[in-house]
Amino acid sequence: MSQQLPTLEEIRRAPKVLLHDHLDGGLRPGTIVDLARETGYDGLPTTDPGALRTWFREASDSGSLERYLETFDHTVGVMQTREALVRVAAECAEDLAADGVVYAEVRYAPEQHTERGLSLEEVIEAVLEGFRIGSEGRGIKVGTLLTAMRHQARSMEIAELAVRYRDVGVAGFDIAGAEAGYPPTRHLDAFEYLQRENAHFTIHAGEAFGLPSIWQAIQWCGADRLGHGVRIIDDIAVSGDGEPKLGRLAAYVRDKRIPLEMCPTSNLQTGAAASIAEHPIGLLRRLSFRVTVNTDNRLMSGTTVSEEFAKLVEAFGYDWDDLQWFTVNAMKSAFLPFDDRLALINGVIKPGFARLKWQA
Ligand SMILES: O=c1[nH]cnc2c1ncn2[C@@H]1O[C@H](CO)[C@@H](O)[C@H]1O
Ligand SMILES: [Zn+2]
Repeated sequence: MSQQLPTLEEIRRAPKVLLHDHLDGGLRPGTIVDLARETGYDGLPTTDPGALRTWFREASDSGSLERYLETFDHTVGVMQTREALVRVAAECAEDLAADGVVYAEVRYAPEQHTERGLSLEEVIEAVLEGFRIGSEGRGIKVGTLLTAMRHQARSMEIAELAVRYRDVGVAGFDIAGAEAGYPPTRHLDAFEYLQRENAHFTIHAGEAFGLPSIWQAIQWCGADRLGHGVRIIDDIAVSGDGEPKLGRLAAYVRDKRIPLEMCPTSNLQTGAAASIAEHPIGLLRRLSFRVTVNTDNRLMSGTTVSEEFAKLVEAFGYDWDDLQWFTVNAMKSAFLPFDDRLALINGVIKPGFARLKWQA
């Protein structure tokens, strides 16, 4: 086996797992333009798909989560009809499959797609239908996570829907949106309900706000996973001799194997990290936290899972074993029954990486 590091082309062929990807953050620019025309949405900054792609990336590069989130007005704006939701979900599955993703959990907030009269149930069913169409015959399985917006007050309603649809494609629940000022405990009743129902959920925490948010998400709300969680680094002191010392919360997260859904490029745009090389993922991987690698928003961040991996390879010199480790971590952390996770790890992921390692 050669010592060559994995290239982007090779990484694209590896079987990958994606746990943190927003449906309304991954539209094709051409589709946004089509849907705006078809549905009469007239707010787009440009109707040229190439220019629109650039606009999203640049507008998201603000250093602030709040401003990053403003760009979603346009994607959410064109996702207000059943046809639009089916198309966006189908294309999402196609695009992920083309990038070599074999299992994905894609999230979105149903409450944001009812402006033109769709009910929450109609929104959920349209997205499920789109994923069914887009996944068929493409070697990918896509589950959805229903997100509640943390500044709104509909989390209980959305949590109930996540439970109602859990056997037909909804894998779990999440909260997203501006983090500062909207702590996870604001939605405690929804999380307690989900725990009583033996349901799974992740919480965006430790992205634009620090340790108190992570602590609440885990110790008050009972989150199974952390969306981002980068600020857990604030509870790790690296002393003069270079030996990291974990505080109690960081130790708890590592000891309990709580998965971190890390999204490096997104974090650079929102100011949660200064560069890939300085991103906390380097230290957290070294300390064997259960780190996973994700896209967050492929459109706003101009990325794919393969490109996130390639950037990490470049910054940290990761090899095939590292990339397989991230992938197995993600599969272990999926909101999927244990035997299904095991089947994908042993039947798809390990053989896929083994082939690439031998070819390299
Ligand atoms: O990185 C993020 N942090 C917090 N909220 C986010 C992030 N990316 C997207 N959304 C929010 O989640 C909603 C549902 O998908 C999006 O509309 C956006 O407002
Ligand atoms: Zn996110």
